[in-house]
Amino acid sequence: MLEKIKANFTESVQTKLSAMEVLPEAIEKAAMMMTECLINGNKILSCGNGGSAGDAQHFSSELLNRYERDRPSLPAVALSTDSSTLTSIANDYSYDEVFAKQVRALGQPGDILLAISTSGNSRNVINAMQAALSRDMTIVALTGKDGGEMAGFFGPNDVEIRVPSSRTARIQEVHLLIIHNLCECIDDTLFPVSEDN
Ligand SMILES: O=C(CO)[C@@H](O)[C@H](O)[C@H](O)[C@H](O)COP(=O)(O)O
Ligand SMILES: [Zn+2]
Repeated sequence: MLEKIKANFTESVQTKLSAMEVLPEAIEKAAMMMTECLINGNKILSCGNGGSAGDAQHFSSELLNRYERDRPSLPAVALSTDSSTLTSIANDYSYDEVFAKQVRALGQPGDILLAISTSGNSRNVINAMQAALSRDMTIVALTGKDGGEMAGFFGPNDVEIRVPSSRTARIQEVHLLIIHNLCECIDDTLFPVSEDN
């Protein structure tokens, strides 16, 4: 068991090092998009399933409350949190619609959808992306593996950040690092620390 645990640490570190080679430009572009969205008075919706639902909520809480330093609240909504809405949409329509219906209700032109799926194949996330496009929103997607069905979906204004790994757990570990990078870049641009501090 100890060997397995150590191998998982090694694999996680190596996945992060591989990601560092290929992802910084896409992360920077996504951070700039998000910063501009927030400056314009727009908001960021986020969604995903399982661990990625947790990541969507992790991101929105760091915008709504704080990341590392005190600053004004920023507008973000995780679409995986309202159990009454989620269960009623799944019950009355389909689980595939749980995020898309919320995007159609809440999304405004200029808003961003943060779509998170390690496989790129979650139907409800893909449907949320379609709904976002119908609302003139842009998309930042965190994916992995071969990008799945989501890979064929992006327009020139969207950003896919695809982690170079085929293991869901390792991909999720890098997704969290990406989310923290996005938060830090947004904060540094919107609320730069004065040199006097
Ligand atoms: O957290 C994990 C595995 O680490 C699982 O809960 C995982 O998120 C779920 O199986 C998801 O349904 C996978 O969805 P996706 O990443 O392929 O979109
Ligand atoms: Zn965090």
